[in-house]
Amino acid sequence: MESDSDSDGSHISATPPRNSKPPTLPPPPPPQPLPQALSSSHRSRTRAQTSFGAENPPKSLTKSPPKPTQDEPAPNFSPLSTLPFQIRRPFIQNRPTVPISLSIETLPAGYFSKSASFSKIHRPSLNFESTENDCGPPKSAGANSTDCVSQGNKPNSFKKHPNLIGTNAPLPPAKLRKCSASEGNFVKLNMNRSKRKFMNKKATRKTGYGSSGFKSYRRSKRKQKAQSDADQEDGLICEITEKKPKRAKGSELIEEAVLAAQNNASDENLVRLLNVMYGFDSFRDGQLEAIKMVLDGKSTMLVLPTGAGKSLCYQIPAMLLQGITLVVSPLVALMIDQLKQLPPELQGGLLSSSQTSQEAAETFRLVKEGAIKVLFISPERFLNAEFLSNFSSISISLLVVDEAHCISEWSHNFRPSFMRLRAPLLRARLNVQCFLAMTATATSTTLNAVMSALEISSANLIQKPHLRDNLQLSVSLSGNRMKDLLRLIKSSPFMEVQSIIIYCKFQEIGRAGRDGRLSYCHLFFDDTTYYKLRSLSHSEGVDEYAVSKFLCQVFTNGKHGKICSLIKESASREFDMKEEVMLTLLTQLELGEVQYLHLLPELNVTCSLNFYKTTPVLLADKDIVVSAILKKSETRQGQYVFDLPTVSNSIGFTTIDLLNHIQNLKLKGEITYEVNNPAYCYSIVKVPEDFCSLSAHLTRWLSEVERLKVQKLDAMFNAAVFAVNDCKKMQGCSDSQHTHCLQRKILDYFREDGQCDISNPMHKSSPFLRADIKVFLQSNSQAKFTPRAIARIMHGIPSPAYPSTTWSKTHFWGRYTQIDFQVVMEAAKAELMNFVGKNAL
Ligand SMILES: Nc1ncnc2c1ncn2[C@@H]1O[C@H](COP(=O)(O)OP(=O)(O)OP(=O)(O)O)[C@@H](O)[C@H]1O
Repeated sequence: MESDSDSDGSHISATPPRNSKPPTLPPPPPPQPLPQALSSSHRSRTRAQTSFGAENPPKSLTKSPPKPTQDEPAPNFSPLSTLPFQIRRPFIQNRPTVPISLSIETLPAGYFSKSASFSKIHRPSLNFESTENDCGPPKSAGANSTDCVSQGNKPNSFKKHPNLIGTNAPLPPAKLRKCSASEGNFVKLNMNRSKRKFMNKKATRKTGYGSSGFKSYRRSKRKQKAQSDADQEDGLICEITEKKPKRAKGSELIEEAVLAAQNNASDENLVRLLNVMYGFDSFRDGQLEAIKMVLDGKSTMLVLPTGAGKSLCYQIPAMLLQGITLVVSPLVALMIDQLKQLPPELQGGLLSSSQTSQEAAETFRLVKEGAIKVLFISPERFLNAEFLSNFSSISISLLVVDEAHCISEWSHNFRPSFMRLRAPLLRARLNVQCFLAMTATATSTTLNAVMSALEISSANLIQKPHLRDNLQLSVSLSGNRMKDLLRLIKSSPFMEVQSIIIYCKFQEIGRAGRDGRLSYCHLFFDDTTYYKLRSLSHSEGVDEYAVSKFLCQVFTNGKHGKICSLIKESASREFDMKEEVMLTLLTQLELGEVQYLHLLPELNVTCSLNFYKTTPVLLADKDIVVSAILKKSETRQGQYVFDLPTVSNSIGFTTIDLLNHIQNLKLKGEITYEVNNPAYCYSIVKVPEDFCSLSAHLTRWLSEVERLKVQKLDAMFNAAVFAVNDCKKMQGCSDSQHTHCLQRKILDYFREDGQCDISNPMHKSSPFLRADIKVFLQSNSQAKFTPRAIARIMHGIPSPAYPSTTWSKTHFWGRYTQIDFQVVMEAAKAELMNFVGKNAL
């Protein structure tokens, strides 16, 4: 067996063999849920959502798992592992055919997860032959034609959507536009083409907003017409026709509705605007309240469930307010998704790291011209001094923080760069006066943290129930997930539904039923998956030892004002810390109670340079930068290799100025160069006086974050166990259907903020643990370990310094996933002390 034949001699184990299974477990998958969509063949418009766990059958943590019956028919599918992510059956009922891969562009809006992984999925080109089937059942089956706007449309019947990324993305015909559920599904991730798109958008610009905005719009229309006539004479009619804005039928109505709402943001005027712009008759719960609050200039916290229509709460104010609306989003995929969902009347743009500097400059130009009303940006932008200075002359009416829970370290999805979103900072740097924070899920601690960061008064909290009543929740223990899944999708109600999304790990019933229709969500759970997820919850934890080492490095040779850098990859290995954790620590050092440093944009800091025209020495005589490079670099294979911050510091340049200078030398043909080694850059503001207490403080903080993560998982596991084992099946619960009790448990969790009594099903000890750790240490005496590193190996968690490629070969890899991580750490600590003590003798 592979695990036993490794070279570390660790086959000598105190642990009895684990059943008949090989002892090694594959390393856990990276924490990136891969959405998979199965679309079935029924005419019903309901949706279903399932989640299932690891392939291994559960052990005995939960009571009486259902055993698969012997005579269960073997599934007549080819092995699922060989299937594409999306499997589509035709709409002919009960007649499966060979699965064909489904173009993402044809999926309904609800299919798009806010996961970056979607952006990586290869999207085959639109297959118009099969589009009709993709779009759902014929109208007679109860489907409204607007449910599937692309149905029956030939490619040349599409017009371009002004807010799409890329120029080739089609938009359904205007008369069907109001069905926004589908119109947002056409995404091109060709960022390089955005320039052309924006140039088109400039030509199609309609709103400067404010009443004068509309006058200038009409003036510009007249100009455009005149220009168009002139160009026609010049024989340019084809090109102009292509770029000419196509005013939607109702645009006059929209203009009137905007003006009316600008003059008086009454309920009636806002509903009218909603109706003419989106085609909806009424606002959903919470929307009108939020819109009015924002229009009133009040910073607002909006908590609405997924799919409840939060986007509209900034889109309508963006239409009505004079200045620009900035929307901060955590993922580029999410920004693109939101950009394409803007109504055509609302001009949008985005700034992302994947754009070239020319593209970003072009976007800024449009922003300055007022041609962009909504700009999507990532939180990392706020590190960029150039970005901030670009906004000095721009009036920002509203700053929206989407997925605002990312601001709080106590949330399920904390992002260090979101910590930068603090009202005082944003007011000082961007003169933002009004904030709208939006999230679907947040415990009260998270909400408090977000509201305090953005200085949102508790009176301005709009919060609607987290759970939607169109989701029917069921849960069952899974013995064999593939078999169980096949059995489930062949049973009622799943066999009748139109589409199924399968999530393999968590975070995802919110994706279902975003259109308000009944959706079924089923959770397959088993203790093996639970153990794996629980182990993974510890993957970002750190010890005080590592934190103090990290702090020493951060402040080594640091002098006030000097630019310093930490190369991400090597530092991550050295301190055995994930890059995100290092960034969290650095951000905390900047934004915590005392400001120790000032973070700068990330940079590739190692520069390798070749001289071409003039000899280096001659050039150095004329050029202070070259002179500094010669002093600070080492030559490797004829190249001058140096650290950018080091050279910057020596001549008092910023790294950006230095890079610009080098780039100019390149343009003159003097040099070629390349940069690598992405690094966190910062300048030191203050060196800490007491490293020990600072590292203890930071470690306590990170440990609490880790503890809450684990607690959340336990709470959800307990809810599932309760439903399966203890639910008295009253108030609507029956068989595996547990909507009522699961909803109650989930709400309890959010209300009580995870402080409710959560039992921990992990084992607290094992008679073999200490002995196994001892053997492991003896057989790996050449390596250095911390208690956490050992516990991670015993839990099968890879880390930067102990990657799975090397350490999963050990016999002990993932062997103790069922024992509480802290217990394993304690045992490791004791054994390490023994080991070190003996070796010291
Ligand atoms: N008042 C309304 N009436 C009918 N449909 C609406 C209304 N407001 C929004 N919608 C529709 O609801 C759907 C979900 O809206 P949206 O994407 O804004 O939800 P969300 O709350 O931002 O969800 P998430 O948290 O997942 O981002 C969209 O198709 C949108 O057009």
